[in-house]
Amino acid sequence: MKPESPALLRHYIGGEFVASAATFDNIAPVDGRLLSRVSEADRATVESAVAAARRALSGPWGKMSVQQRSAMLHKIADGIEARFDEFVAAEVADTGRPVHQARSLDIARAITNFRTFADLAACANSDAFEMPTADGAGALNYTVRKPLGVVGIISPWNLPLLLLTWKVAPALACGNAVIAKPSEESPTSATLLAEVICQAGVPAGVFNLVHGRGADSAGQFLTQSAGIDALTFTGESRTGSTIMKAVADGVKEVSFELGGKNAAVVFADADFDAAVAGVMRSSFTNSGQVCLCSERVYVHRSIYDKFVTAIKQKVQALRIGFPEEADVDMGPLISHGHRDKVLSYYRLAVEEGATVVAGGGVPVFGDARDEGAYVQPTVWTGLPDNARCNTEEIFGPVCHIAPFDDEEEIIARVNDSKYGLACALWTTNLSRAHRVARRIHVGLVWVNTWYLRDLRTPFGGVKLSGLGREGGRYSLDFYSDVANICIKL
Ligand SMILES: NC(=O)C1=CN([C@@H]2O[C@H](COP(=O)(O)OP(=O)(O)OC[C@H]3O[C@@H](n4cnc5c(N)ncnc54)[C@H](O)[C@@H]3O)[C@@H](O)[C@H]2O)C=CC1
Ligand SMILES: O=C(O)/C=C/C=C(\O)C(=O)O
Repeated sequence: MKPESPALLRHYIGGEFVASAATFDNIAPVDGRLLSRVSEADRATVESAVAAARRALSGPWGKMSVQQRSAMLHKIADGIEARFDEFVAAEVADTGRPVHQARSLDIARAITNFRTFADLAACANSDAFEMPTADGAGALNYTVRKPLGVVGIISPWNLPLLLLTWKVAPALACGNAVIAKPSEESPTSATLLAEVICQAGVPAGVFNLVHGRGADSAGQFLTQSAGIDALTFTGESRTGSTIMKAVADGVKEVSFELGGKNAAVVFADADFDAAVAGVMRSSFTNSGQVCLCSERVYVHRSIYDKFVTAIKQKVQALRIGFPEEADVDMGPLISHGHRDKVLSYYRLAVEEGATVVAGGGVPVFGDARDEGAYVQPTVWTGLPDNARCNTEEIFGPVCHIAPFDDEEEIIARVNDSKYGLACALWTTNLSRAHRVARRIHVGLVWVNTWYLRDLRTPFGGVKLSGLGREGGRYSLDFYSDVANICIKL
């Protein structure tokens, strides 16, 4: 029997699905099979999307009230809900993650992103400032929010729909028109989103989707377009720096969520079992492919040996498998290319003198998964803090565990990083939690938990981990131009 041709994923521009002559392959990380061919946008295609977005701003979209836009965002959320299983299947096929994770985290959060920003935008207030004047009559200042205009959105593959909608939802809520460029590694859920947005009745050109790679492809063309007003990006720090240079001449607004080399710190007074469970989550969730994951774990010397033993046992018990297995803990990495990078660190760690406590290689299954991009979850000890494996973002299921002796020492060691995204502290001492949390130089500190998200809170990093904050009103601020109106009374 002739095999069915793989699907062709198309761009969505000006309300139409359009294909390009050039395509690239979308490969399943579970077993290396071809999932689809994906249209690759050239510069002209990207410019046509930018032009469609510009036109949309002066069409019906530009005249809608925030309440009408908010209702439209809820319709998009309804549309994702109605096709929930298709979205789950798309995310699972592109990334190989466990189905239970795609259901409870990725797709559920995409829906929440739309509903949250629909409600926040509809309830947003403006500021007013009364001021005295020499004549005694005074003046009144008040602020108004306007859309930024045309916003370029470039998103990564690690939480594809979650991170794309984290930007699309507030951008639309604030009245902008967008061009979204999802990662070439995970194009499918974004294409489904375009279908849902089309069916929800969002006017043509308000949401545009272009597929392609980064350098010398759709990503770079989007950043170089004179027609965009702002660019928001999640991905690697080096890419953020390249994008910043690309938009510098036009002095475009940017918002960057970049990499991390995050620490987890377990104090002697921590609830031991909760800390072990928490570090297992923070180091191995999504095969370590979350910018918030802890790759550096510091444990107080008095409980260090016991902690390493407990983590070793838990890591060796992790179930690596097919996404559909109900009890699977970990899927593959996103691609063979990314696996090569992670495995290069597995080798480097040994060269740098690490003790491999668990993992360190590639699992052998004896089935189709051997063609996939799996690695073993891995734990190291014995490296100095300045080893490359302790300073560079690996983005895999791996952590290094080191002992520490006192509070001042550990604050200094955690802060000694070119990154500054997130940190998890494990302690039952409330004073210590407050004292240490505010001295860690990162954008996000969790105490006795990890990756607990309230979407109203500011999200982002310092140093190489990013620029600006998104979340709640911080997103509304980024995706709006705030103008002040001063009236002399
Ligand atoms: N959230 C995070 O912190 C993430 C970090 N990474 C890290 O980055 C490494 C490389 O993974 P990639 O997928 O290549 O990340 P990346 O940062 O290069 O890609 C993310 C997005 O940026 C686009 N892009 C890449 N180069 C571009 C350019 N010059 N101009 C405009 N857009 C561009 C890509 O097409 C993709 O949509 C990973 O090994 C991982 O360590 C990857 C994904 C997310
Ligand atoms: O917003 C979230 O819940 C998750 C954010 C994760 C990233 O930004 C990342 O992994 O890049």
